[in-house]
Amino acid sequence: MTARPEAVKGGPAIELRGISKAFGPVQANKDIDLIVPRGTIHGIIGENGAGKSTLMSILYGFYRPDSGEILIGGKPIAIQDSQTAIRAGIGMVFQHFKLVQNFSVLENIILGAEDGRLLRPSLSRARSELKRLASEYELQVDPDALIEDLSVGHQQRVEILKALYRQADILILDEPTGVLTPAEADHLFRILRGLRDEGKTIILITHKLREIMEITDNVSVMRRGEMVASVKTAETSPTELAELMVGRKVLLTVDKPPARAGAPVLEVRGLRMTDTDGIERLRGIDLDIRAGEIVGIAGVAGNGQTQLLEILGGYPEPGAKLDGEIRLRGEPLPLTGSDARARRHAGIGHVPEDRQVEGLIMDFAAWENVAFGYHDAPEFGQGMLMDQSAIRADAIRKMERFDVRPPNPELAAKSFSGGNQQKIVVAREVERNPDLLLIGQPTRGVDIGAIEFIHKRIVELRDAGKAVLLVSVELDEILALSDRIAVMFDGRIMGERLPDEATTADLGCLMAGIDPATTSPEDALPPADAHPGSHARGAE
Ligand SMILES: Nc1ncnc2c1ncn2[C@@H]1O[C@H](COP(=O)(O)OP(=O)(O)OP(=O)(O)O)[C@@H](O)[C@H]1O
Repeated sequence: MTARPEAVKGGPAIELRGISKAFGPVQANKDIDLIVPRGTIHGIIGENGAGKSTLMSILYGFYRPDSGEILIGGKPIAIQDSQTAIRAGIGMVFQHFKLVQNFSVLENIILGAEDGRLLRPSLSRARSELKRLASEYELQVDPDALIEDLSVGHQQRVEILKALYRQADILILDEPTGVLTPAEADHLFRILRGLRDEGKTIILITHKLREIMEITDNVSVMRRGEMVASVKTAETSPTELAELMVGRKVLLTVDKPPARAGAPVLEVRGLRMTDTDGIERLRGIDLDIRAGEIVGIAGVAGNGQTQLLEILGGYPEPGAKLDGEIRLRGEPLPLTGSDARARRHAGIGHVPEDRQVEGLIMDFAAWENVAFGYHDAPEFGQGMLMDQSAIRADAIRKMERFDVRPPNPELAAKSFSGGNQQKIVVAREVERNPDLLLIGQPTRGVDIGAIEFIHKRIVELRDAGKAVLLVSVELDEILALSDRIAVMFDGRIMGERLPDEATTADLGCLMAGIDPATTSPEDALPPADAHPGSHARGAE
């Protein structure tokens, strides 16, 4: 049953009628109806694999629906490809940006815009148009900067500018805040509100119910390929939305007993790292993690957390200069060279921050990815005697436990939705009960039901006496899970706090490189337009 929201402002900008789409046996979208009134922000939520990205990809011309009809501004339209969608005034900002890394901002903006709407513009006209848009929408970015030199937040600005340059009236954003700092997310929301107020229509896919409640006018809920409800945001609540999505009650907080920390599992002393560009990414890290505790590293992305996780996981950037000491259960670990496999066998599990680059081999089957790095574990036999069916059975069990959907171990990793890919990596590392779990952005792109499960498993590991190092840009996640919080800024640990005594403001200051303990209250307050992201050393 689909309740349709009344138009909050104006008639429908988008109307989808009976859209269906299958990928082989998987029915990704089933008979979907959706109305998005003009001049509104419309949230789309649903569990991983519910069909949100597929539906938006149909609207943007990436996929053709098997059946159904699309109306834009009340007129039926056959969206054959993205060029048709762009001509119909639709812009899309993907989770993984579609920018050419070694091109400038300006080149990226005009790339592909030379169709009928905007005849090949002169570079100087394009430059002044870009300047106008950037200042009108508070999306300042250097037109001559190369994309590869921009932080993730600024790359996203370029994507939005690109859509505006192409005169988009409808903007679709797929999990736009997953890679942003809290300040960048606030800025983005200000921009989106501004766009809405001037009559543009925005569709926002997100797993964060806080964002839905804060910024949307209406919200539609998808479950297992179907549209199960569309409601006005003001008339619903996070609890109701969570239930609609998952079909059961979901715990929105983490329930955990006090930690009983034991002997140190990981000891890091004076760890320094200089990358191949000569930039010092880690400037002397001292850190202990004991058995039975979760230490959370808070910080704006790009302040050394990635390098710390990579070094501890055994694959530092090739050619980087390392110095310092790392001990696992009192034994020194070699600093140089890549020995990720040896570390896994020594009891270090590692969920890297970027699942697509470091966590998975996208063309390999799910079961191979679940075994990845552990296929030579003693229980699976050795060499010619390697027991493939045991590896497969083990993978299937882990996929079932983490509710990976669809539960088909033969599918390539790339065929799973983003959140399900993440579940595959987390299942692989957590289910081996490592003595030390290194876990980066564990719930990025993951739905609330799966977040609840992943958080529970992390706490169970801790309660079984394991040590956990959690890196997350989500302060809520750090506060909910950590027994101790260390804040990283510019390659250093700025300070440590216990979660009970930490306030968001206090942590925010440390994340911006200000220590409230040594700064007077006025000095400690970041200026109103402070942008912790600007301290970050770029996209990682
Ligand atoms: N190109 C593809 N080939 C095969 N199956 C696909 C493909 N794209 C999506 N699917 C399947 O379609 C279903 C819906 O996926 P979709 O990416 O739309 O979900 P989603 O709601 O966006 O999930 P998430 O929140 O995890 O991003 C999933 O079961 C997915 O495995």
